[in-house]
Amino acid sequence: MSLKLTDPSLLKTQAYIDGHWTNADSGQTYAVENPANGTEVAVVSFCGRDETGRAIEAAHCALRDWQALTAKARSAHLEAWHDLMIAHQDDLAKILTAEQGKPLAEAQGEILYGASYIKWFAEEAKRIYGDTMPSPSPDKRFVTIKQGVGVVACITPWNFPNAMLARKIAPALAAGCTVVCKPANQTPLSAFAMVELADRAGIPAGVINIVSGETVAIGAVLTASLLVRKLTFTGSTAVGKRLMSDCAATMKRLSMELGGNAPFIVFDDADIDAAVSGAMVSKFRNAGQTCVCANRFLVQAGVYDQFVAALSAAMAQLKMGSGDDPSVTIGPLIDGKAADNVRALILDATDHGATQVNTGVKAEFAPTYVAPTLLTDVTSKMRVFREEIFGPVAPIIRFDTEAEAIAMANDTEFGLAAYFYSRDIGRVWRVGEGLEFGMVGINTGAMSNEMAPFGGVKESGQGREGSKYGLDDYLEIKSLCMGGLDQ
Ligand SMILES: NC(=O)C1=CN([C@@H]2O[C@H](COP(=O)(O)OP(=O)(O)OC[C@H]3O[C@@H](n4cnc5c(N)ncnc54)[C@H](O)[C@@H]3O)[C@@H](O)[C@H]2O)C=CC1
Ligand SMILES: O=C(O)[C@H](O)CS(=O)(=O)O
Repeated sequence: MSLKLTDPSLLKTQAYIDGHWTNADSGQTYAVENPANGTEVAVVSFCGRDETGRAIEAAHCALRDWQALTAKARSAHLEAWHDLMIAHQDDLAKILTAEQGKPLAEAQGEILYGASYIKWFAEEAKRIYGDTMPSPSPDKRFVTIKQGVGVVACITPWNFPNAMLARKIAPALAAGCTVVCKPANQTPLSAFAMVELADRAGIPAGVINIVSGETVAIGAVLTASLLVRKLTFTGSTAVGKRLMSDCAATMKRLSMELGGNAPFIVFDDADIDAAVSGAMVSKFRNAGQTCVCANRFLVQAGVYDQFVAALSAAMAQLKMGSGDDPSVTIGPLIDGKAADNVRALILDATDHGATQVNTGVKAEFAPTYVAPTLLTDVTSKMRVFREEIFGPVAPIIRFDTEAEAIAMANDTEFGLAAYFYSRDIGRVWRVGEGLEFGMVGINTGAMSNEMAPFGGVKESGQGREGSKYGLDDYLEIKSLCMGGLDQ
């Protein structure tokens, strides 16, 4: 089934290097499939080392002129790009759902979320301030200026192919950097469409470049290049560690948004209805394929049965199916391998004593679908307690005391997002300060937005995206010392 777009020219399938859409040197291509039904959405150029090298050269050549623009001029380019993203949001959402699978309403939300980062950094571009400072010697004066780090490599995942790329390109360009992007091979079309709109917004050739195809080879060229001064990566912790290691030889600046294992704690004093609503948003957004999804539900004994019953009833309302059906609220996982991984996690839990309370709807479009599943009697010995599920599975663990809940929540190498529900102000502060995570949702299951810093601690990564801190990762502070004032 071909995509019905208002503007079919947004469906780009090639690399974009130095302002030109181009096939792979080898002529090789690969197919992008719709995870809802396995049909082919498009055939895309399969690029490798040589194309990546040219993209880096193009970004390097474009850097001086882009840096020389005033902040106001760079801001205007980002504003124009934002406006085109908004004008074409329906087509962008259709492309996203076709290649990633999420329900259309979620895809539309992602397009607006991605555009909000472009808008935010169009504004922040004009607020990159330096300092003047008291001089320790009468013949000298000191000031600082901030300048873009240079050419930035941006590698993004398949689960939010629009928003994750916008969250990297926007601050990079605002800071005066140029970029070479590599989207996930499962979802390149959303990225290509965004870059087409950037081209239409008048962002000069070479400022944004994008290649997809031979993943490891492309990564190797990006990490080894001396011209690439920074790598920003969103994806799994395993790949993040490898990229971090590969970047060490050229001492690159790094931003890492990696995996998570979010606890969702429900205390006896919680508003249970609110907790269930928050649980549904946090757990089942994108069919559970987000790095900030609730991964472990820790429920205090006094409300355990009430919460399980209410969550089970809410899950039964989910309608599973193809994302382009407006009545559908939960779509497929990205591919059959991902679905098999989730099914294996469920089996491990039940093999070790967990009870599968809610088998959800029987999906008729196997192999990429996993029915929303509730597991009770879960313990820390099971894989679902320790591993990022990345699917619509809600493991419930009972606890007795606040101290036990905090200890269990922190018992993970990850530290991205955490959530808890309580109406006791003293507990809110104790638990908020005691959780070892970069972001904590209190009485809410949704906290991601462009104005708050997004990022993790421990093995969930380093750096922050969005917010007033989001530009820091793309800037170098230069100290200027003016001497000879006594002559
Ligand atoms: N912290 C955050 O904001 C986010 C974290 N994630 C994490 O990402 C994972 C799921 O996304 P995936 O795309 O499957 O992750 P992944 O780590 O397999 O892939 C992410 C990106 O890295 C690329 N990649 C993989 N190996 C590479 C290599 N050797 N060199 C260069 N590029 C390479 C992939 O092609 C893709 O573009 C989950 O663990 C999830 O938690 C995903 C989204 C957001
Ligand atoms: O890729 C992800 O999982 C996103 O970072 C989650 S969010 O920013 O959409 O909350």
